[in-house]
Amino acid sequence: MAGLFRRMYDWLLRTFWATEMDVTMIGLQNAGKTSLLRVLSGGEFAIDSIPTVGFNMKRVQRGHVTLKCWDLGGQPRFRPMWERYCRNVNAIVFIVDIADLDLLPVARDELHSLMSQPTLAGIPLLVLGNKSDLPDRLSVDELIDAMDLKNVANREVSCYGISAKEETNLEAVLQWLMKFANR
Ligand SMILES: Nc1nc2c(ncn2[C@@H]2O[C@H](COP(=O)(O)OP(=O)(O)OP(=O)(O)O)[C@@H](O)[C@H]2O)c(=O)[nH]1
Ligand SMILES: [Mg+2]
Repeated sequence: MAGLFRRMYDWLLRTFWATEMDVTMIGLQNAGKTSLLRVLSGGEFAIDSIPTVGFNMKRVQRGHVTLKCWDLGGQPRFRPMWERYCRNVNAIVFIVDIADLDLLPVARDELHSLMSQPTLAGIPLLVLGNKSDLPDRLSVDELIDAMDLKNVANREVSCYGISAKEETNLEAVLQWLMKFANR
């Protein structure tokens, strides 16, 4: 009976209080953006994920909120288009491979260069350290230092460790994003 009321309540929310929000997912190639979006939208994790050419968009439905997620290619040739896809979104998600220590300085510089764009001032930023299932990866505190997040100004910033592969901490990601649905 409780389940039936829950479904009716969700249906009423979706019908009369539907909210759509835009989220852009960026980060260097191989960080796991497409893998994360695939599992968030109910798909299976794939070990042989193909690099994204340009962008990919998927909707993730949570109760009355639809998250319209833009997943951008992370190879150098696609990075110049990140700024355009981040304008006017509700939140930016920057994904980092926390087991690839060599690429961290590049990820940090790309993030800071993007965050200094006047067009993106004030947009909330969620930095995700992905691949927490792998050995020899950074902790969240080490990632905050490596990405110099204390120097990202004028916006709300959070940082979580996740694993798209093991679906670790994904609920916290959605809860954080949904706080910005109506802003
Ligand atoms: N171990 C592990 N591997 C992961 C995880 N997430 C993604 N991968 C692997 O990392 C590789 C790259 O994943 P993608 O999702 O294609 O990366 P991407 O950030 O979309 O890459 P681009 O589209 O080129 O920017 C694939 O081989 C994935 O299987 C994870 O949480 N753990
Ligand atoms: Mg991709």
